Amino acid sequence: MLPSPTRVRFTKMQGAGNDFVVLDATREPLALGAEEMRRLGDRRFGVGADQILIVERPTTPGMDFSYRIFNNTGDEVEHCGNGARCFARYVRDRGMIGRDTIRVQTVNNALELHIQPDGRVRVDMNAPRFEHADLPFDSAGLVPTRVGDFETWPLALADGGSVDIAVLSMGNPHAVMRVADVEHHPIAAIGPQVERHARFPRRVNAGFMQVLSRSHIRLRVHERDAGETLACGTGACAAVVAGIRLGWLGPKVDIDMHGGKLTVEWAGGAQDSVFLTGPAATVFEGEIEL
Ligand SMILES: N[C@@H](CCC[C@H](N)C(=O)O)C(=O)O
Repeated sequence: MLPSPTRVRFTKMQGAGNDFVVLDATREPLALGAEEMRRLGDRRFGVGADQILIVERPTTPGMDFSYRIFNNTGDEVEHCGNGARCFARYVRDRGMIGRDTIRVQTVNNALELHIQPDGRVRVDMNAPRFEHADLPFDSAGLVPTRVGDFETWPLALADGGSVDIAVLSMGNPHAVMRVADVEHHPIAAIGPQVERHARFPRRVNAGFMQVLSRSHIRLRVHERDAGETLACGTGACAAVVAGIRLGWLGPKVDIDMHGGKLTVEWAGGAQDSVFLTGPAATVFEGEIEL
């Protein structure tokens, strides 16, 4: 006998065009495998999303919820800034919590999210991490260039080219590059080479930033697994943190991405949290047989 298909209720959401399938596992557990995640994320055979978010009951005291994040390949990941904002709107708009400030645990973080009167969500993304082991990034034998109070690393690419990257973790790994004109930069060619570079054994999200002023950048991100997305929240945080440490940016920066605008604030200390503010909205709801 064939196993009976699983029917799953879902909500499709987006934050600055980075899109998500959100599933509620607070009432009963959801045991979905990687194949089912891929199906949900598939834009032709499923719902279509960059990431799948599963909302669960918390397991840590003081937390309101727990949530897990999967790329549309089915791989579980550590952090998702746009997803965190959608998560906040999801639980608040459904009356799953009666407050505008929400605490949620992820696989390696505890986040505080605040729904503002204008509907946007401000997320305390925690402090960035700079230890190469946190990404991980293997810099053995590379000679860094000191810029500001940070450094960039020369990364030789498979196609014979090379890029200068700043590396940091926002809970998930990021490599950030400064480019002169982000619209015309060959991101489809360079992004995958950086993502899959042997020096990043768990791969990396590759951000391409054009600095317009000390408080304004344009950013495109080739995300690990998902490819280039319309916006990446952790990528926006990583670009601003790198830009501040490299001396190019001030403490509050507006970020233009293809799917919308985000704002990132960071006071610059090693223990200081990064704050991400931006939109989050429901697109539609439905049920799918997996
Ligand atoms: N879109 C996200 C990041 C999702 C995870 C990323 N692709 C990874 O693999 O680390 C965001 O808004 O931060």
